[in-house]
Amino acid sequence: MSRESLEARLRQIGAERYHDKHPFHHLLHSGGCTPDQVRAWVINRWAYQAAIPMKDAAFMSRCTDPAMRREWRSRIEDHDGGVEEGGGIRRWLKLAEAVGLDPDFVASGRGVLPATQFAVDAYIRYVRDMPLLQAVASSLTELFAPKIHEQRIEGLLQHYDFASTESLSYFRKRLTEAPKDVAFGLEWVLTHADTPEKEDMAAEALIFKTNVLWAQLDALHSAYVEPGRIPPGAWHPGEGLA
Ligand SMILES: O=C(O)c1cc(C(=O)O)c2c(n1)C(=O)C(=O)c1cc(C(=O)O)[nH]c1-2
Repeated sequence: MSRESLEARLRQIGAERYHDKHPFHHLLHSGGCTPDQVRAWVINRWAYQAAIPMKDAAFMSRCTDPAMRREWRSRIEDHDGGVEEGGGIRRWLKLAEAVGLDPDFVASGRGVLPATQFAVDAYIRYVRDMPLLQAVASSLTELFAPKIHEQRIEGLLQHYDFASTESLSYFRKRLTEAPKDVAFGLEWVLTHADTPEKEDMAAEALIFKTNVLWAQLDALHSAYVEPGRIPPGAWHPGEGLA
């Protein structure tokens, strides 16, 4: 398979399986979420945010090539930032505040849905344990993220009072961060997936990752939209407010 056809195969996986197809995504972006459903999303998505730099650190711990580590380390810096200015994690907590949550409550990780925690933990383990090709390929959902971030900025600004340039700064910043990361990751995968078996491995990794994202929105939808069955220990409306 040529590089072009492998890239097309990976993009097709996104077209069919990325979480922009999930009903919760449409509900959120079209203004259909109640304030508590938005809060539930912010609390649960925190678990993903918190896991990303940990999985990138797990990835880097496996890289023997300093050039690869040099490329990868900006991902951790993007999320953790410096002491003064912070990074994506701090910007996420701005969003938490804007929707009326106590940022310390959100940062504590309390109330996260069990399925969400399982999914993000699985992502960290996958990147730590699987062949490097699959660890890199699993990050390629970011090929599809800028589109969803643009839709989110536009949809939230249009429909919700809490949305502002400041509260949505997380997503705006990702519009420039993600393409830089994914350009490197895609090039690396297209170069290193040089046998049919490795092409299949890359595709499987991307499917695994779309499942990590999909499972999180399924859990959210089931707990807070339909049928509204909140698992034991998960966040209940009214908790963790500022
Ligand atoms: O809002 C989203 O839908 C979304 C999706 C993804 C993704 O595709 O995994 C990421 C992000 N956001 C994101 O903000 C982010 O920093 C990020 C890092 C990664 C990764 O796998 O390394 N994915 C994503």
